[in-house]
Amino acid sequence: MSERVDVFKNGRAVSLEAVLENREWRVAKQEKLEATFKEETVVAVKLNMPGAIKNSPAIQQLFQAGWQLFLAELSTWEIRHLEVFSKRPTGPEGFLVVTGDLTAIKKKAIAFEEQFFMGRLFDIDTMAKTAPDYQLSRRELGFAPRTCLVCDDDAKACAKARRHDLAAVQEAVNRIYEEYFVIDPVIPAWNEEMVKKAATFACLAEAVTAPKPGLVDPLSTGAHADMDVYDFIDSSLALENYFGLCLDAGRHFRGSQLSHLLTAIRPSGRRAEELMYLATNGVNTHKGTIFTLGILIAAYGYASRNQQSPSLSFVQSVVSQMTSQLLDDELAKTVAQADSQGNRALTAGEQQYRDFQLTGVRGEVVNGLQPLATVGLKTLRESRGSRNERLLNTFMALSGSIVDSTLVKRAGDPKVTAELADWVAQFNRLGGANTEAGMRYLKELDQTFVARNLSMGGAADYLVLTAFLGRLTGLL
Ligand SMILES: CC(C)(COP(=O)(O)OP(=O)(O)OC[C@H]1O[C@@H](n2cnc3c(N)ncnc32)[C@H](O[C@H]2O[C@H](COP(=O)(O)OP(=O)(O)OP(=O)(O)O)[C@@H](O)[C@H]2O)[C@@H]1O)[C@@H](O)C(=O)NCCC(=O)NCCS
Ligand SMILES: Nc1ncnc2[nH]cnc12
Repeated sequence: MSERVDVFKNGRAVSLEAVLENREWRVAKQEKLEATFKEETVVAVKLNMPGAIKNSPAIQQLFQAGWQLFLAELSTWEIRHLEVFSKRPTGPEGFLVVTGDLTAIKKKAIAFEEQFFMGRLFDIDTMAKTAPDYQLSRRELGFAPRTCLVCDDDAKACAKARRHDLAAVQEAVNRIYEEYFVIDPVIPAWNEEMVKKAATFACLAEAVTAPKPGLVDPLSTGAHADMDVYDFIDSSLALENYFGLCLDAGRHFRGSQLSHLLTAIRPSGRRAEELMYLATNGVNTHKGTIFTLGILIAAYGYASRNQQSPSLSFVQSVVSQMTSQLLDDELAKTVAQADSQGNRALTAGEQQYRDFQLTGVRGEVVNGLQPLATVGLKTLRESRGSRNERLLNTFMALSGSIVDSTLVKRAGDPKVTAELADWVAQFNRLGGANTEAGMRYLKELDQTFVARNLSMGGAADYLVLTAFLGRLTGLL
């Protein structure tokens, strides 16, 4: 049984005076915004956190997840002004000024509080000095009163009667966090624009994360003489449209056999490979990414059709069903045919299947990209520090949990995977990317990788997939 999450861990208790002073600060801020933007709607977003601890790394994560989603919900309106204070001891807060009708925005805010998985922890106030319906209540807008986190009765009644002790209410918060981020992450149903942006962000975030041993980043081109970080920028931008096509294929798929969804996206995948080569002047930057991220996006599209927010395990099962025929029906047959007819050179993945029974990237998708949940998102969520440090820790954890066909190809021997496990263990012993020693070690490893012409293209791709889901769930 894994360790229970305590959202309040590493948080600092604040006094009642501090909370009251913060309320005055908030009111002053709101009034100033209302006075500056007289014709607009001011929106104030904060969390309902029971007890004296109002902020912590986990509380910031859950605020960020909701804040991003709420911003996307408002995308039909013009946002004139935005301020976020995620580190206030009294809890993260954000303010927006939106050009739009107060009632419509208020309804959107209430719908968000009702529908977003962690929406019950959010408290969104909307105000517009000049609007006639300034004081409209939830009930007048057709919504039920807010419910208690513990028993689902009217929250105000429970609070007034002090029906539950603090430990029970904090436990309810922990449970909501765990259900959203930990047990089986929930992925909101984002629109196409956001998904495309998240995918492109993920490709770029992987490319700029540094130092990654053997790989291309802004500090080094690693063991890749034929490309640099700008090729990755060009390549990432060239793929944006493809990501949208994969999502669309998933969202509109009506067949009963999910392997047909893979068939449906394959022509777009081949075209995306061509576009990648055009963008990079013939260099393979993202062939693996095109394959795995394309499949993941199509599976997510399918799982989130009808505006449902799927769990990660459901998306993974779709990935697995889409690709179930790739090993026995495709890889085994292709290798056997190529061997008997000798009419084409085998790819690295095919050779490794023939010589070492390694299933490479195909095996990863057939198994539903398992390390995403067990290693990628887990490490990203648990890691602290800058985004670069968190992504480096995630990258190293991922590299130690897969058999990377690029690494095996470059080493010419699958035993390199055991060597890599030792390097990852040493990195962890040094405290990972959050310590100077850990960062120094990554640079030393880069030199070893360059000297031996090693590269971890598969782990880089897993980092892209993790960053993509991290973006969709609010971890990045
Ligand atoms: C099914 C295909 C992926 C074809 O694959 P292939 O038989 O070549 O399969 P693999 O070798 O198994 O893997 C291909 C790429 O997948 C990445 N990868 C490797 N291991 C894993 C893993 N365990 N988990 C996830 N991903 C993995 C890796 O891609 C990255 O590395 C590439 C850079 O490598 P590098 O050595 O620098 O470059 P090369 O050009 O190969 O060699 P050099 O000249 O430099 O030495 C880069 O692509 C990264 O993304 C593996 O390389 C698939 O391509 C396919 O079927 N394509 C046909 C069209 C299609 O259907 N497209 C997809 C539709 S959805
Ligand atoms: N940063 C990177 N360097 C080299 N190969 C990669 N494949 C995916 N990302 C990569």
